[in-house]
Amino acid sequence: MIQVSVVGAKGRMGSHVVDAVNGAEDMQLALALDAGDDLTRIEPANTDVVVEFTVPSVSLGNVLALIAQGVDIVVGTTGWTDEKLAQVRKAIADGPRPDTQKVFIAPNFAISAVLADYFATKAAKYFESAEVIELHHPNKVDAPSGTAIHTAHGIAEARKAAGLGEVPDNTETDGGSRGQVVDGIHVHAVRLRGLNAHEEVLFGNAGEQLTIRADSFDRGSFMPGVLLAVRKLAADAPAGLTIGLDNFLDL
Ligand SMILES: NC(=O)c1ccc[n+]([C@@H]2O[C@H](COP(=O)([O-])OP(=O)(O)OC[C@H]3O[C@@H](n4cnc5c(N)ncnc54)[C@H](O)[C@@H]3O)[C@@H](O)[C@H]2O)c1
Ligand SMILES: O=C(O)C1=N[C@H](C(=O)O)CCC1
Repeated sequence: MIQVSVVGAKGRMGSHVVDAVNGAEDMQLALALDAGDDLTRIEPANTDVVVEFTVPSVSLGNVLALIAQGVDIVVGTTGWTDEKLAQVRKAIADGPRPDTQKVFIAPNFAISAVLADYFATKAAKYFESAEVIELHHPNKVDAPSGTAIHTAHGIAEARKAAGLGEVPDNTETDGGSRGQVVDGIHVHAVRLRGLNAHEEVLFGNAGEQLTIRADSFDRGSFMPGVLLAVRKLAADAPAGLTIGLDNFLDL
């Protein structure tokens, strides 16, 4: 049995993770903690893998505290920058299990979103123009979504590797309508009651367009990916920091 603790257990995602762990035959829920709870209660004696879904402003602190506790960690919270990721790598190196501890961070656990992201990186070098539109429920605290930032970075990397220049854009007046520019890619965020989590990647050439779209209609769509990550960490995932569920799929 894999002993799993959940941090952010009362949240929209955390409560789904608690239910998913309780429904998994090979897992047992150890601790379900939320804001104000003492994370040092989580330790290797009671927990193999912790799942962390909180808010971007606290997630780094939680992850550093959990690394110090010596447990393996699956993180779904967004808001990760290169600087924050460097702090995680350093904490693992300086922590209690530098050669064996595993930390896994994924901006999106839905298979549709992971594949959309992957297909976008494959398509990127063939198109002159690329833009990302993400659409989410209005309770989301961050914009643009972690997934859209990840997608934009992937497109930008693929464009650079193929020797493509900047996307064409002759805009002279912009009050913000052109979105946030992430690595040279314009990213637009829609917040609308009724939505859950959605992303469209638009690619354009003269006379043609490719649209790649992923829709998560329900938070249950993230759970197979979360459970896959827990199982991989409890088994053969590499030590250190791994980013993205694509690492655990046969792509
Ligand atoms: N990776 C994915 O597939 C995926 C999917 C959906 C959402 N998310 C991300 O997950 C995060 C959580 O989303 P949500 O909709 O569940 O948010 P939410 O606001 O519903 O839940 C956050 C929970 O964290 C708790 N919390 C706050 N501070 C805490 C602390 N210091 N210690 C422990 N718990 C604390 C809150 O009390 C709350 O219960 C967001 O960053 C969101 O973007 C990721
Ligand atoms: O509902 C959210 O919040 C989501 N956050 C992630 C993101 O920012 O990419 C994944 C999709 C849902």
